[in-house]
Amino acid sequence: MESPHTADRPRLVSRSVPLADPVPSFRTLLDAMEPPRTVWNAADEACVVAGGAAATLTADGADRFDGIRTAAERLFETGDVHAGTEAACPRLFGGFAFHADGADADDGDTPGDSDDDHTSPWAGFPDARFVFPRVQVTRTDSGPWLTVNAVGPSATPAAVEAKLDEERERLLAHGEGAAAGPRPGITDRRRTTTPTGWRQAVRNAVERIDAGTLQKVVLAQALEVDLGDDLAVADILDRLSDKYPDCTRFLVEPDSDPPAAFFGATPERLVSLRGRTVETGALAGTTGRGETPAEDEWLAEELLTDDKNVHEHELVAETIREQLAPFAASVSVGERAIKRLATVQHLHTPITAELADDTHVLDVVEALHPTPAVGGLPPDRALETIRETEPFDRGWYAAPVGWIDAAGNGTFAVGLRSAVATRRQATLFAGVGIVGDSDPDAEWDEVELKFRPILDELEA
Ligand SMILES: C=C(O[C@@H]1C=C(C(=O)O)C=C[C@H]1O)C(=O)O
Repeated sequence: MESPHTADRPRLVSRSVPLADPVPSFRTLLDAMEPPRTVWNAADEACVVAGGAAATLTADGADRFDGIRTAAERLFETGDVHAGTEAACPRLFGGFAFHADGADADDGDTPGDSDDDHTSPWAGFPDARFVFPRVQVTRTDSGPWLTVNAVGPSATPAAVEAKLDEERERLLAHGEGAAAGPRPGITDRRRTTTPTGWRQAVRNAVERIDAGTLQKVVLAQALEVDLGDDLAVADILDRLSDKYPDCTRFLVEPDSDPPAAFFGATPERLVSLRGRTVETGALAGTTGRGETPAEDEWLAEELLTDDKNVHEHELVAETIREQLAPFAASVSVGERAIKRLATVQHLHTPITAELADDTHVLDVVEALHPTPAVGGLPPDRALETIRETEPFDRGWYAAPVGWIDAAGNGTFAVGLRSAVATRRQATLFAGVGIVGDSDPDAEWDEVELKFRPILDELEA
């Protein structure tokens, strides 16, 4: 039972002030934040760099979406908030495990499974975890804001305002900060899947597709690397932001020992909800980048007209439309086009919807995850194939990561082009959609391309 609260003793206090120049750089801010640190940096949203946890919400299993929604509603119920700007209003940042039975689950006799004493890189990650940051800097178009949050019986406006002054002095004292260091370098690497194992896995999936029990499945690989120097997540995310400006950079740090981080620069948005307006899209179908603009165009044209890729893509677009339909007054599917990134080109179809009723973003997340861009079709058969095939735990890879607010708005990306790391070790993930005419060797090359964004930042 929750103890009752009174109007003069709110459980949640949030205060924000504009931050004057010179504002420290993204890297300097992130380095100055206490753990657990949070980054949310979507191309069309204010960039959030935050530290500490005024509150942490966790949930488990198939009810993890509902569990977080209920806990969030309870947390936000009694807010004493002076935000000054929409972007600085209280938000919870976090994400979910890909599979319903979670990051730490024993997945049984998976062929080629690593030995039992090999600790999972996801050991510190619950099935769902959201943080209400203690200190947050939000860079909006009209300038940066500093927010301090507190929750609990000792959370008073006076204490929060004092902390706000203290944090403003502390952060501004950092100035512009030092330049980024060199990349850590890789001293050893271990692939969870051998080329032979991969060919067999793709062939098995294609057999199921030919037999008619499966339409599409996304199979992934993990790449474990040992680092030559300490991981500097702030440097990595800073460089990713220059190289992948259209992607969403994210950082999640659980309360684990040793400290761990899940981070990436993902091109895929699962959903954004503002009021009743949903923005999402289908992202599936991949080719490389050309050496010249003409070759780039040629590759893009090939992708747009390639039957295999268009089929793989259309399964995703159609499924998202169907999954939104029960909530929506209207759904509108845009034109299929090329989304060009530094290392790959994808097929992308924008999808928008107007919901029929007020709906929490986590209800939409639950309905959409996993889309056939990262799971497959039919969903149950695809998830079973993934479990039987992949010799590692997906953890939070390819799962929803994002934020929610008190009104039930939020944005979630799909945690791709990502890695989970400790100080000297990282595990990278990349997957590909398998359909009837998939060629194992071409799919292997596509996995390699999808490792690049993170691998490039780790190699010396
Ligand atoms: C699964 C990944 O990417 C997904 C799969 C794609 C594909 O199969 O073409 C393209 C984009 C993403 O939806 C990944 O990056 O790991």
